[in-house]
Amino acid sequence: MIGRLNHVGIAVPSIEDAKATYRDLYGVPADAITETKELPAQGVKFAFVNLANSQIELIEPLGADSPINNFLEKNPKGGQHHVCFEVADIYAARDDMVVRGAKVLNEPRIGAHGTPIIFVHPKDSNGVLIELMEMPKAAHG
Ligand SMILES: CC[C@@H](C(=O)O)C(=O)SCCNC(=O)CCNC(=O)[C@H](O)C(C)(C)COP(=O)(O)OP(=O)(O)OC[C@H]1O[C@@H](n2cnc3c(N)ncnc32)[C@H](O)[C@@H]1OP(=O)(O)O
Ligand SMILES: [Co+2]
Repeated sequence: MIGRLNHVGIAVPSIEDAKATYRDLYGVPADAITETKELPAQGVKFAFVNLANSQIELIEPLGADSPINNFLEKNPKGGQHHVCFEVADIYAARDDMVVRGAKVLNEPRIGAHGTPIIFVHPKDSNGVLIELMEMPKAAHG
């Protein structure tokens, strides 16, 4: 079973502009917004807006093969891109998804939190792209 909501991914044409929205429109303190980093293996730049109970993950394309290029072509001002749930074991979660007939889009690979992630196709989840993220073992006690 999936665990806690970890983050909501928002694809944007400019992370720096999106940071300003959360800071200036929604009053998020500047020190709750992380610096922007690049993750070439995932084809994105990212930054987090840290909230009391979760995170907003801002993602911007990095490179011509970015998996979010098509999404931004269809949604040029940006939009809600994915929802990420925590799991205890990414390989067990991947196998569960396959057994249950879902389309897993990638082999586990390291994501922005430094732990392995997979994505499940939106057609299997009511039109929502789902990210599953393994939590560090210590987080489970
Ligand atoms: C920061 C790193 C990391 C983390 O640690 O958190 C990340 O979050 S990285 C986030 C970006 N990475 C990914 O999204 C990887 C997985 N995604 C994919 O493999 C592809 O994006 C995709 C989901 C397979 C879509 O591929 P694409 O080439 O864009 O295909 P189409 O444009 O043809 O779309 C097919 C179909 O799916 C619908 N779609 C596409 N993206 C989404 C979405 N984000 N949410 C909901 N639906 C989506 C699209 O509209 C098409 O629908 P139909 O037209 O009805 O066929
Ligand atoms: Co994500």
